[in-house]
Amino acid sequence: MTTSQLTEQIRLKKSFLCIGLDVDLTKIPQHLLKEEDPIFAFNKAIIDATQHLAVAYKPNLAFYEAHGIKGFQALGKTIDYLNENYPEIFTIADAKRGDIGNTSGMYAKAFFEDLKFDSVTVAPYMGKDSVEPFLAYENKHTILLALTSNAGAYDFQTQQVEGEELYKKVIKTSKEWKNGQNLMYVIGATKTEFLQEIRKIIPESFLLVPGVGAQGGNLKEVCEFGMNRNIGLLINASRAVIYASHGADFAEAAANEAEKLQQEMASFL
Ligand SMILES: O=c1ccn([C@@H]2O[C@H](COP(=O)(O)O)[C@@H](O)[C@H]2O)c(=O)[nH]1
Repeated sequence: MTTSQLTEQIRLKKSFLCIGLDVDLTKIPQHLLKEEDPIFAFNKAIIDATQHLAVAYKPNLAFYEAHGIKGFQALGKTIDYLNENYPEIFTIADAKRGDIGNTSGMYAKAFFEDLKFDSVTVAPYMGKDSVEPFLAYENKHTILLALTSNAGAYDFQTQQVEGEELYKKVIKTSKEWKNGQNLMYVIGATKTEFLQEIRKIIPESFLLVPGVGAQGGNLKEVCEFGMNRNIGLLINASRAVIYASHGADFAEAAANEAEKLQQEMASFL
């Protein structure tokens, strides 16, 4: 999917909501545990109930890898279900990968060719040759961790390196890499005070902004300081949406939470 197709969807749905599919078997309604594939059954119900309110879904790989082969099968079924039934929806593999070039090439092949995700999150720490294999894919997007939502972001990302914060160096350096137009950046919703500075460096790039809901990030401030002329934002909420209810009404409750976020987003468009 191209970024202009993504912006088109955002304008159509009046939403830049990304729903995180972080499935925890201890939190899903207990009746689903009787299903042959409880993770996929949960995801399918959440997707069907919320697809008109969201433009993206983001399964975090940890929640699937934790279940070995069964988890990986559930992930495969989830991405196939999205691609077959809702091809207009942008998909993000939140995998935070990155390794020496030939290994990154295999990660890129796995997420873009085999699983057919539109994008994957990648850590910048190993530098240019670890990221370029992802960037080589046309109309696929590499979402680089820049300034993350967690408290540990201050341990390294905001530290000064040669006169500027490390996260700024990551953004400035990476945008010059070959196929840098395929980059998006992760900026935590808990770090809105940095957004104006970030927009000066990358006015046009899409930002994936996790941290709204359970982590207390501020949606209004993200919109005020992070939005650009093409919207340029995907705001993620995982637990706040998918675990709105632990009962039989879980999908309906998720849709209600998603609608609240969508309505707030619509007010900024
Ligand atoms: O900086 C980051 C990068 C990734 N995440 C991931 O996003 C979701 C957030 O889940 P919530 O339940 O909405 O808090 C989760 O998959 C994280 O691993 C992040 O939170 N911050």
